[in-house]
Amino acid sequence: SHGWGYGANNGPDKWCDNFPNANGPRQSPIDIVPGDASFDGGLKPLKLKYDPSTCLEILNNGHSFQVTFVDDTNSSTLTDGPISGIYRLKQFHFHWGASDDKGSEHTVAGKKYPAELHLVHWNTKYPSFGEAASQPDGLAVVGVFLKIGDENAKLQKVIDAFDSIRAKGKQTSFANFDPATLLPGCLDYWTYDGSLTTPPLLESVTWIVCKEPISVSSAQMAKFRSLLFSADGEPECCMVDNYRPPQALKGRAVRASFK
Ligand SMILES: CN[C@@H]1CN(c2cccc(OC)c2)S(=O)(=O)c2sc(S(N)(=O)=O)cc21
Ligand SMILES: [Zn+2]
Repeated sequence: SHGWGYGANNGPDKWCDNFPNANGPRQSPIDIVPGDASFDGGLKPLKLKYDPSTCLEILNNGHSFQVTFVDDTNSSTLTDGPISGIYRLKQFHFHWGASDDKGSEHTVAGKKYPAELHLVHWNTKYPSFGEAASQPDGLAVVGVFLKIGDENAKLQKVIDAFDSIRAKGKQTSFANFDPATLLPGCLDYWTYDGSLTTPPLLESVTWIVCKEPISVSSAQMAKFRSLLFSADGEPECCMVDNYRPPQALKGRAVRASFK
């Protein structure tokens, strides 16, 4: 089937054929220009409370790999920051490149990072994730850049599961992982109104992009690139360059939580 992907025939430039949101007024990602962001003293510090026992499984969905969480209680939540109310953690996943010079979705004054982590949360004022995903204030995604440096021991726990989820559709149990261990020390952030960066490109995301990156070694990035877009029995296609390029700002304001 000719599902969406990141190839020449089904990639970001073709998504508008089946997903009209692609040309909408609040699409993500964007290029963040620090000089154009306005400091907002009213923005609160991010409050992330994660319970490792809500960690459920890790799976290859054919677009990325994601670690999913039990989200039937307020055990793992995002509050404060630019949002109001309580948002529950649903999953985290990454986007990365075929080489260390690209891979992030958001860019900073044109700078691409080798990868970007997304922690996806949904607004509990709605009855479910699916309901929330179709509302303008339904989702909040925390983005964290990865930069090449020392090996990241916390990330290694996730990488060690890759052999079990190499192909599309593979999943395995993944317990007691604390996603807070993947956050940078400083939680200064930029925030703007945006969308899912993958189809269905729903314009329901409050984006919260951390200024400080976390480290990943080049060897660890190579392990990301050993995952496959393809399922067992299909010609092997390495999972790389699973990022959407920056989209037009269309007059949106980007606010900074820091001076
Ligand atoms: C494949 N898309 C990911 C999985 N999801 C998904 C799957 C099905 C339907 C749907 O919308 C109703 C969303 S998701 O909402 O968890 C997200 S968030 C997100 S990102 N890069 O913007 O942070 C990518 C995906
Ligand atoms: Zn993402």
